[in-house]
Amino acid sequence: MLSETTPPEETNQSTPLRADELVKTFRQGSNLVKALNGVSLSIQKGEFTAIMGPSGCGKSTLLHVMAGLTRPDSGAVWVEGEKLSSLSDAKLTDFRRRRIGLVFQQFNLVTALTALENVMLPLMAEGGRGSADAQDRARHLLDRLGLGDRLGHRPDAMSGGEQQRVAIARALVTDPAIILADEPTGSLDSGNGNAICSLLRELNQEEGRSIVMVTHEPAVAAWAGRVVVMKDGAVCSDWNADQFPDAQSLALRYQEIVSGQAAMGAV
Ligand SMILES: Nc1ncnc2c1ncn2[C@@H]1O[C@H](COP(=O)(O)OP(=O)(O)OP(=O)(O)O)[C@@H](O)[C@H]1O
Repeated sequence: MLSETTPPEETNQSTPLRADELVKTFRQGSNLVKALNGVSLSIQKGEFTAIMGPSGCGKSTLLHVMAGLTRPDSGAVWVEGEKLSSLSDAKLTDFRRRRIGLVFQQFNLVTALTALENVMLPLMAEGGRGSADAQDRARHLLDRLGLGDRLGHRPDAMSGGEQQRVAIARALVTDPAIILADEPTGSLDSGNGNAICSLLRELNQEEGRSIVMVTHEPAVAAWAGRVVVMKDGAVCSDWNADQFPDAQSLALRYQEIVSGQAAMGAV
């Protein structure tokens, strides 16, 4: 049993994220649905992790709890050694804005703002940074992600793939401890989806970004270095992606696990 105040031994500022024994139950009419049933997960610095599992297994709930968007019934999340449940709502919002980069399936850009303004947003809430500084940083990131010629475009004048790249730039602009992405390719065709996966892998391999990505597609998960499989609100497998020669073998193994044809936890 963990102490209320002391983080687990290996949870410190160099561990981007650690989740311990998360439980989350939702009420649906007269039924209680246990979306998370004791999930523990430790993300090391520079890891690109995919969380995979069938619809309703709790992937999004886990990502939202790890991001501090949803409070768990019990268990705890530490980001860089900071225990999210110890923070007030206001402090948690500020901490999330600075230290956690969020990417969503629907991009969640502000439609009235340009690409540049969307990326600058998280910095504008920060008293210490002048807007010229924020603009330089946002411009540099958009350039880096191949959108140097889209700075003044509003979201509705960009393709889905471009909008997701703007959302990734916005997630990176505060130089967060970790990027949490919920089905980042879910609204894209396969070409744009592959381009986003390739970009995430590049950010991981070239800049050492720590990334957790939820997906229900084995072909998307195969871009990550580590693949965690969930079933019925629990982690049932945790794989190093290198053990699979290709995405098809990963997909096959995944099907065996979720259809119950393999022993739980087996690799
Ligand atoms: N706000 C909510 N209120 C009630 N039930 C919820 C809520 N959010 C999630 N659930 C339930 O919790 C379970 C886990 O949902 P969750 O969205 O985390 O699964 P998922 O694996 O991300 O599914 P999908 O791949 O379909 O998005 C499901 O049974 C879902 O219906």
